[in-house]
Amino acid sequence: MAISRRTLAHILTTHHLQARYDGFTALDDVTLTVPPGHITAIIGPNGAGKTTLFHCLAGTHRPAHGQVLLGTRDITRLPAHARTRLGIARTFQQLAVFPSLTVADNVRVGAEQGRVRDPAAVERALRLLGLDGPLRSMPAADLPTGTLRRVELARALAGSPRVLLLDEPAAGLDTAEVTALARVLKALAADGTALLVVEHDLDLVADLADTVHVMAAGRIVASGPPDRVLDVAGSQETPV
Ligand SMILES: Nc1ncnc2c1ncn2[C@@H]1O[C@H](COP(=O)(O)OP(=O)(O)OP(=O)(O)O)[C@@H](O)[C@H]1O
Repeated sequence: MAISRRTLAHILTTHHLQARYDGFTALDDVTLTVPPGHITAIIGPNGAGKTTLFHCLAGTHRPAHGQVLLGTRDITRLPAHARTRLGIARTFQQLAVFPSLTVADNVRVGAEQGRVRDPAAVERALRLLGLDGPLRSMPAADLPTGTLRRVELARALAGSPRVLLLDEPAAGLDTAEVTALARVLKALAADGTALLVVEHDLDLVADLADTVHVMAAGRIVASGPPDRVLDVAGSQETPV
């Protein structure tokens, strides 16, 4: 398959990343590629370093060693807001919506912080996540978790990101919401977005991911397509 120059410019990679909290090494020698048009999943037990990896990719934790590249550009030392402008958007394990703002205003914040300021992107994101009806005018404070996860995702999408980092997007969702989420994420990948998903729901990972990386104690210990890697993870009884 020929890879276009545009595609190359949007590949997010890490090279030999190491991250520490005081003296403790939370990430060690993590090298990984997040290509456009693919869904890449990270699984692993609590404390494996998944969220720390996200922090290093999003610019909220500075690695002690190694590099983060977007295409050929070294973004290791760029702050989070500058990475957002380059098209790297994230959602959080702990929901981070503004409770007093309406759904639509939360999503508009994402458009203002994002790569391009496209007013149509707000409406597109609201529509894609099923938030364009009466929900759009409701304050976020009163909404259930499943709806708030959609608001967060819509807010990330409103900035037209090239790379989407999703930290446990299915946490707190019911079965129907997980099915709807999977459909949206596959559509985004089909449109060329690069997705990196940390997820504990292994059925969802098996359904979604093109590539799975298993982390343990700060390292990537297995990588490959889900049918191969999830079998290995299961046979080791990895508590994910
Ligand atoms: N701010 C911090 N200060 C000190 N240690 C931290 C800090 N954040 C994380 N750690 C430690 O770093 C290691 C990796 O944590 P991290 O949150 O990245 O793991 P995780 O795989 O995301 O876990 P979980 O699935 O529970 O979210 C853990 O041992 C954790 O205790």
